[in-house]
Amino acid sequence: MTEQRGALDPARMEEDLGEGALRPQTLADFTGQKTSRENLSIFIEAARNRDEALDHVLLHGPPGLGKTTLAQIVARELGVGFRATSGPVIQRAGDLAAILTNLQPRDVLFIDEIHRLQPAIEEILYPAMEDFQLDLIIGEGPAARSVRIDLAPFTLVAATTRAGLLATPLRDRFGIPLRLVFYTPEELQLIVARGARKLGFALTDAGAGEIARRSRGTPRIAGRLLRRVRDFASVGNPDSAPVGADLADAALTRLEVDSLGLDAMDRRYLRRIAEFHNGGPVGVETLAAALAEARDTLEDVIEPYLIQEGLVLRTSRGRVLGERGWRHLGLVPPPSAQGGQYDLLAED
Ligand SMILES: Nc1ncnc2c1ncn2[C@@H]1O[C@H](COP(=O)(O)OP(=O)(O)OP(=O)(O)O)[C@@H](O)[C@H]1O
Ligand SMILES: [Mg+2]
Repeated sequence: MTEQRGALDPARMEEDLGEGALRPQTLADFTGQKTSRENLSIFIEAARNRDEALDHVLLHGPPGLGKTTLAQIVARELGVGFRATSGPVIQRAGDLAAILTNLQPRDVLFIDEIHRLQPAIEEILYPAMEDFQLDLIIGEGPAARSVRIDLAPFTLVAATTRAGLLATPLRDRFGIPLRLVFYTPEELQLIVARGARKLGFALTDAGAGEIARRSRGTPRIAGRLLRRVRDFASVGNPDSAPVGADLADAALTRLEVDSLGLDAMDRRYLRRIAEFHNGGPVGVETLAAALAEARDTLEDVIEPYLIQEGLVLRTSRGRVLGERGWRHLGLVPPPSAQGGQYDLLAED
C-alpha cells in the first residue's frame, strides 16, 4: 500500500488537472532552469533559421519541475504541431508506427516516462530518431516481409524522472539532454506570486515567500500549496485582507508541511534511518520495505530533495542520514554516525 502524501506529493494528482491555468506558455514566461532555458532558446532559434527540425531533446529530473511544460513550450516556440504520448501507453509497434507516420515535418512528438517504453518498441525508435525511417515487419511466418517507410523529420522530446534508467543507445540519440534542477526559493516566490495574480488571490510578498520556501523546490507543489493556502484564507480571513506570512504559515503547518517543506512521509523516512539504523548506511530496498513504499517512489519522489538539501546522503553502502537530517529531527548525531567515511554515489 502506498501512503497518501497529500499536498506535498510532487507526483501529479487529480486536483492538478486545474494546474494548466498556471502553466507558463512561452520560454520568456518560464521562471528558473536558467541553463536549460538558455540552451533551448539558442537551439530553437537556430532550428527555426535553418527551417529544420530541432534535434531530439531529453528532459530529465524529479517530478513536477516542468518537463511537460517545457515540452509544450518547445513546440509553441518552434511554431509546430505537438503530439503527446507516454512510454507505458505504447503497447505495440503499430501504436508507435501510427503516431510517427502521422507527424508533419518538424512536429514535436512528446513521449513522457520514456524509461517505461518496452525494449522492442525502443528498437523501432532508433532508426526513426536517427534517419527518420521506420522499419516494419508486415505479416507473419513465411509471408512476412519488412518494409521501410520514410518519416517526416520530427523532434522527439522525451521526459523521464531518471536518465539512469535509459538504455545507453537510446540516451545517446538525444542531441540535447537537459537536466532539470530544483528551483531556488527566490524562483519559486516569483512563480507563486504570478500564480496568485492569475487566481486573483491577494498575497503579500512575504506570504508568497513563505509558500515558496516550503515547496520542496518544486513548482507543482508550490501551485498546490498556493491553492490550499487560498482555501484556508477564504475561510479564516473573512475581510479578505491580503494574505501574509502568518496566515500562510498557519495554513501550511495545518497541512503538516514543516519549516523545510518536508511532509509526514519525508519525516518518517528520515526517522526510520535515525531510529532503526543508527543513521545508516541502510539499503534502499530495506527502507522501501519498512516504509511500505515502492523503491521507485523513494528514489524518484522522496529522496532527490532530501539529498539535495543534505538531509540524506546516497553512498555506495546505502543511505546515510546527514548532519542536517539529524538536526532537523531534533536529534544529536551519535558518535558512531560517520557518513563521511562512505563514497558518495553520483547523481543520474
Ligand atoms: N518554471 C515554471 N514556472 C511556473 N510554473 C511552472 C514551472 N515549471 C512547472 N510549473 C508548473 O508546475 C506544474 C508541474 O509542471 P510539469 O507538469 O511540467 O512537471 P513535470 O516535470 O512534467 O512533472 P512529471 O514528472 O510529474 O510529469 C505545472 O502546473 C506547471 O505549470
Ligand atoms: Mg510531466
